[in-house]
Amino acid sequence: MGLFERDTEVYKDRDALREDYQPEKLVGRDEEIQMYQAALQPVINSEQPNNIFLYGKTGVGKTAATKYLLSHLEDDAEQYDDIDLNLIFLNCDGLTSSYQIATRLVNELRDEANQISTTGYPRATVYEMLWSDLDNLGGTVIIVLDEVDHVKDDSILYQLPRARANENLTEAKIGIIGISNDFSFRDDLSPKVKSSLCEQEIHFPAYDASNLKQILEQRATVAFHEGVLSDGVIPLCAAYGAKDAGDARQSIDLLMKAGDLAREEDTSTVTEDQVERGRRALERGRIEEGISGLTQHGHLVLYALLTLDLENETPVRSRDVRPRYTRFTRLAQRDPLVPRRMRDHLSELAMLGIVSVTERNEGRRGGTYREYAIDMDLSLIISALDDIITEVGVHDSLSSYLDTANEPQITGTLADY
Ligand SMILES: Nc1ncnc2c1ncn2[C@@H]1O[C@H](COP(=O)(O)OP(=O)(O)OP(=O)(O)O)[C@@H](O)[C@H]1O
Repeated sequence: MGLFERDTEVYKDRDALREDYQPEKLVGRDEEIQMYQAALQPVINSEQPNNIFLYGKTGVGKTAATKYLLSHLEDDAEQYDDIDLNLIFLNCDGLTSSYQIATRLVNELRDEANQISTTGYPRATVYEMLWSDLDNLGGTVIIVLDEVDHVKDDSILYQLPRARANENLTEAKIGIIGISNDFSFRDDLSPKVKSSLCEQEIHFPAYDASNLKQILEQRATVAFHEGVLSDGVIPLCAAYGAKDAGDARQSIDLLMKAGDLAREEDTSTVTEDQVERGRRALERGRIEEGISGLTQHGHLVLYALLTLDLENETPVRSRDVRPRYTRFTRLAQRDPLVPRRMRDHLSELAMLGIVSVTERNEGRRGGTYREYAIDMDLSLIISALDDIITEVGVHDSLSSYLDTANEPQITGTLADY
């Protein structure tokens, strides 16, 4: 027998749980899809398309709805001889300037032999190339700018939607679809950009548990063999998804993790216990990723707060974290940051969901202050801080915690993950 043997006990089609899978229908998004479809209707009428702006938190179906509707639009447009529809899909992650967006668009519109360099041209020249390439293509051009909030200067976001009004384009009719999960981006747009880019705004709200349940049921039918999922599995994945952020991606990932555990453990059904353990494993991955992305001072601040937490000193003010942070910094042979910068690290940890923040009032004389506490499984944080703990040394509070954690019932938990 070979080392690998095909196993199809649990999954019928595991790929249906992957990020790149495009579901045939989107469930629980009727209202948004209806608005979105109406906003795209001018394309089929061979009119100038609307500029559309979609916003909502991560994993709420903005990209999936866009791909779904544009693929229908493309198919349906084929029936009409007077529509020549071209779609350009650009993810702006990694493209931070208007210049980069413009050169990328020019290259999307050109064949291999005529690509331009991504540096070295004056911006106006690249815009000229863009207008002329768009006009050469002609017809209706829909440009999707996904994660548009990565673009830090708004020149292109003003120029593109207004290109025809400004007489830069005479042939092509273009429509921009901007997609963002950053609410402040939309609020911070200058009024002139907002009025052209956000002609039609569509908000995608977070999913609730019943939406997520529908989404997971639809996906599970494609991905798993019938009867493999225990009754509580989908409701549990949906409940966790709704509690976390109403994010469909997270719920689908959790269902896949539970399925993978069933496969690894060679069980014929996926159980709620596998969902629970899968959740911990995913959370661990997220925390490790979050912590490993921090600077060394971020690690030192977290280590200081962790030890205060182990001594039951939390919630604690930043000025009371400082002495320990300073000591740890010296032990790591660094200079401590000024108090404000140290506080910025605490805020960053709060943004990552590792630390909780409580605003407090100073009493009658006014003034508010913040208190911080660890808001995560300690064993996960300890393992993610491994390097800095080795460098600074094991604090007393941590060594007693580790001793206690070695008791059988906790060892079991640690060993599982
Ligand atoms: N209504 C839905 N029905 C079926 N699947 C959905 C639905 N909404 C989202 N999904 C699935 O959830 C995952 C995340 O959705 P999507 O990528 O569209 O989110 P998004 O809002 O664009 O998030 P981000 O802002 O992070 O890009 C995808 O796998 C998508 O297929």
